[in-house]
Amino acid sequence: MRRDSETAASPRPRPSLAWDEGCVLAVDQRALPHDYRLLRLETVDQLVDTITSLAVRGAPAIGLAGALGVALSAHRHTSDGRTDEASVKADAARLSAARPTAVNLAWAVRRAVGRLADGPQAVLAEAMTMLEEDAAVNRAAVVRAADLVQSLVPDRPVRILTHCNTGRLATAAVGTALGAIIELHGRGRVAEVLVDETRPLLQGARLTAWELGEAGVPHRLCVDSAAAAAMARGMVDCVLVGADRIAANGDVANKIGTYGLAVAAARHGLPFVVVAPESSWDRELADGSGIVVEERDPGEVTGFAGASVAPAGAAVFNPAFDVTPADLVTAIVSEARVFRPQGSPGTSDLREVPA
Ligand SMILES: CSC[C@H]1O[C@H](OP(=O)(O)O)[C@H](O)[C@@H]1O
Repeated sequence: MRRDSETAASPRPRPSLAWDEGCVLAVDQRALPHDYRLLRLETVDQLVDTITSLAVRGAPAIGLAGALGVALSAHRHTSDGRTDEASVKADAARLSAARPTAVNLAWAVRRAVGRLADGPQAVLAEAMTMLEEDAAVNRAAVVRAADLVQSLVPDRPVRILTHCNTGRLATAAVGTALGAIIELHGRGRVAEVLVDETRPLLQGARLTAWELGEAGVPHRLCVDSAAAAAMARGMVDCVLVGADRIAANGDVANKIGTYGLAVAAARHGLPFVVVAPESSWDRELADGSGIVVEERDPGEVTGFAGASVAPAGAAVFNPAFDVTPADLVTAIVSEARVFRPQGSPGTSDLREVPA
């Protein structure tokens, strides 16, 4: 695995993932914001590690990485025009199992494997189609979400609170909730973004603050536990977040801490809006009780960047996600629609956004 470094001081907007001469190129999100580093991934093992270590992260991005991983495997297991499909399917199973919560990973891997019979080039073509679709779909969702937020706060620029990272790094190129924030900024409709640092891996502090700085969007970083106080002080007009998996009734799995934001938003009568493509819905799940929540390494909580912050051997509870019940969600916005769960807050005065 080769790393090509650039300084974060001269980052150039680039897709978070690409295929290059039989390898997968990926921005190493662990190195940001201080080092803009491209990983050149040559094996499925490297790709699995990249997903499990969150070098590549974000529900849509890990799905695309999984699909490119299947293409990598199909090329590696093809010789003299014959593909060892059993070996590719074994690799696909490892890619799918790399992280359990985001629906995108298993779905994208399945879709890439579906083209295996037509050979490695067809698998790669399917993965590249998914990359293009992701950009187009999220672009439409971002515009629809910006329209909705503007209809919720029609008279002035909006003060938004967001959690984790849902920008172009987390997708093929456009982002979801953060894409909508950048779209609103382009319309002159953002007063300020409060960015939750998002413990324990600090996707907000490291990635969202970096993306908003690149885009010139006014923002302030806050510790996760300051979010409810900011709402209580009247500093927030709307909460905007992404999703990893959405059950058929609108229950939303997202980064740990999202549920607390929804409770606080409901307490303060603030819109709580989720932005996610239709592919983030899991319609086979009636509600969120069936969503598998990834538990991660205790070391992520007991230390950071090599510095220990807890007593040796301290027991840890480290779920990577939580599930927000639909009745706390004002709206879920995709490329196709604005979904308003039954009984959710603020829906009575939620003006329908033109299709
Ligand atoms: C558009 S990214 C969606 C989602 O994925 C993130 O999780 P992670 O950083 O663990 O991959 C976070 O929950 C985002 O909201």
